[in-house]
Amino acid sequence: MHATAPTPPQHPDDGQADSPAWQALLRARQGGDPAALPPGPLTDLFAPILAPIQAPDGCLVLGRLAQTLDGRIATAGGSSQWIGGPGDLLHTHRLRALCDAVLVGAGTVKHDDPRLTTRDCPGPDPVRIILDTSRTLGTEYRVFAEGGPPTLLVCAEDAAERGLPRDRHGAAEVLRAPRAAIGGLDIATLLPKLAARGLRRIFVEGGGLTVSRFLAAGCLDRLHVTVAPVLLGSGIPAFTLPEAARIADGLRFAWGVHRLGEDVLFDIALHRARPAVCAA
Ligand SMILES: Nc1c(N[C@@H]2O[C@H](COP(=O)(O)O)[C@@H](O)[C@H]2O)[nH]c(=O)[nH]c1=O
Repeated sequence: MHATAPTPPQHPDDGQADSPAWQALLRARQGGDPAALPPGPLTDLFAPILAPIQAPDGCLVLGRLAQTLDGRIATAGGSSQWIGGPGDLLHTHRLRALCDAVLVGAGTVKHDDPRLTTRDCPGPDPVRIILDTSRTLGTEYRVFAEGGPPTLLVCAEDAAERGLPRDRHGAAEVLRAPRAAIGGLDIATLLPKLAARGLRRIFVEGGGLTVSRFLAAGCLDRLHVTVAPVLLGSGIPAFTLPEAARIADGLRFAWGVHRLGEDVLFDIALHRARPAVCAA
């Protein structure tokens, strides 16, 4: 007789959108003591996001991507729904519920016209932040419509107004930040502005360029990368950084591994590390 190997858990919360462990996390988010969370896989995964904020800019920033086994987040044409399975989507909605703000780049709005609200689990909607350096987006996207959660469009100080009001973009408020030398906005300058508005836990949901810019700026505390059992062979890459000459130039880190149904989630403690190839 062979001893039966224990089955690895398929999901930190059995794929249930609601549970006592999830409710305890929501209470901790509302000001409860994160140290009093019940022990368990859901707490292991999410408690670090609710931990006291260490960075002097006042923010805790979590980057996130769902990618194929070959590191693609979308087809070349931008189709990305869905790379991950239902457990991965539930995870995204949980991160929205636990963070003060969800942040995406203009490319994600153009390709997906997302809502960025919390719908797959109980919990509040985050404030939505759209980074659109040159203010190229029109106001027709769903995030800029009346009636949704508060939304900020962040653009460069010198971005042209193109006939729109200087401080409103549809229903969104316009916030301005300096440009970064490497392209995009100066994220290190933006974060204290967000903290000053009470937006301290920032969920950078995508896309690849936006998450990469936060990484290059040394502005990510954690990174959640879902890898789905899919090969695309081409398409939009997850991460884009300056070229590394040697393996030793890559960024190494500690990670925890969680199953999300068929997908695997890597929970990476980056602690604001900056890849050597991005050294200032
Ligand atoms: N492709 C992909 C995700 N993509 C994210 O989901 C957004 C759509 O949000 P909404 O319109 O609010 O449902 C999209 O713009 C992008 O930020 N999320 C995931 O959990 N898994 C996935 O495979």
